[in-house]
Amino acid sequence: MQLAQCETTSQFSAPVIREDYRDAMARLAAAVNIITTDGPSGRAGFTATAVCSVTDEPPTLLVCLNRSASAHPIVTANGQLCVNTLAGAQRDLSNLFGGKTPMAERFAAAQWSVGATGSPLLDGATVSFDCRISHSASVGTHDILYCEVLAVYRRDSSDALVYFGRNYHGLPGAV
Ligand SMILES: NC(=O)C1=CN([C@@H]2O[C@H](COP(=O)(O)OP(=O)(O)OC[C@H]3O[C@@H](n4cnc5c(N)ncnc54)[C@H](O)[C@@H]3O)[C@@H](O)[C@H]2O)C=CC1
Ligand SMILES: Cc1cc2nc3c(=O)[nH]c(=O)nc-3n(C[C@H](O)[C@H](O)[C@H](O)COP(=O)(O)O)c2cc1C
Repeated sequence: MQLAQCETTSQFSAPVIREDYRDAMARLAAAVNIITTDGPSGRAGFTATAVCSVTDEPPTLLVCLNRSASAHPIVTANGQLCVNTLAGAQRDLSNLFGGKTPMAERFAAAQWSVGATGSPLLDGATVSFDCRISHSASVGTHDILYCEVLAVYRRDSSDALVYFGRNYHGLPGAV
């Protein structure tokens, strides 16, 4: 029973194994983002749901990036990135940037412009946050990248893409 598992977990009588943690995390609805970078170390991009607002003064968000991802050395060496939040019609891009596809093929599938930092801005994203990485911390397999937001680009009329229960869902309507 799922309820019984919850009670056991709350009593700390058994460690939470990776599979149970992932199953639980799959119950959190999340925005889907394509994180891009460009600079002296090259261009790269990957899909991320682990993105969160930290503070509005200075405007700062965080991105959790697996150190084994091919984008990791490029993002961290460039020291800048853009968080492009996907619209409902962009779910194919999420799979492309979340798989093992070569970088050139990922970027060829969409239209881009250039943001303040030089990072690629995704055409049609609901919002793009152009950032410089102010500092980072390592936890387990991931680096937490704290990113100061230098510029924002909003498209208020677009709908949203939500990842929930290991599936994509469209969230309609302008805000
Ligand atoms: N934070 C991350 O690094 C995330 C990585 N992914 C990657 O995409 C694949 C497909 O994901 P799902 O279809 O959601 O199935 P899944 O069962 O592998 O993951 C379920 C949930 O667990 C969390 N998660 C998965 N892998 C994680 C990781 N290495 N570190 C921290 N949290 C993690 C995420 O919230 C994810 O939505 C995953 O296996 C993983 O490789 C997906 C979501 C978040
Ligand atoms: C829906 C979804 C969400 C993801 N979220 C994250 C994330 O928040 N952080 C992360 O490091 N990887 C995340 N990933 C996995 C990366 O996108 C993936 O590791 C990367 O694109 C693969 O990189 P590589 O094949 O170039 O090494 C996610 C994948 C998907 C499909």
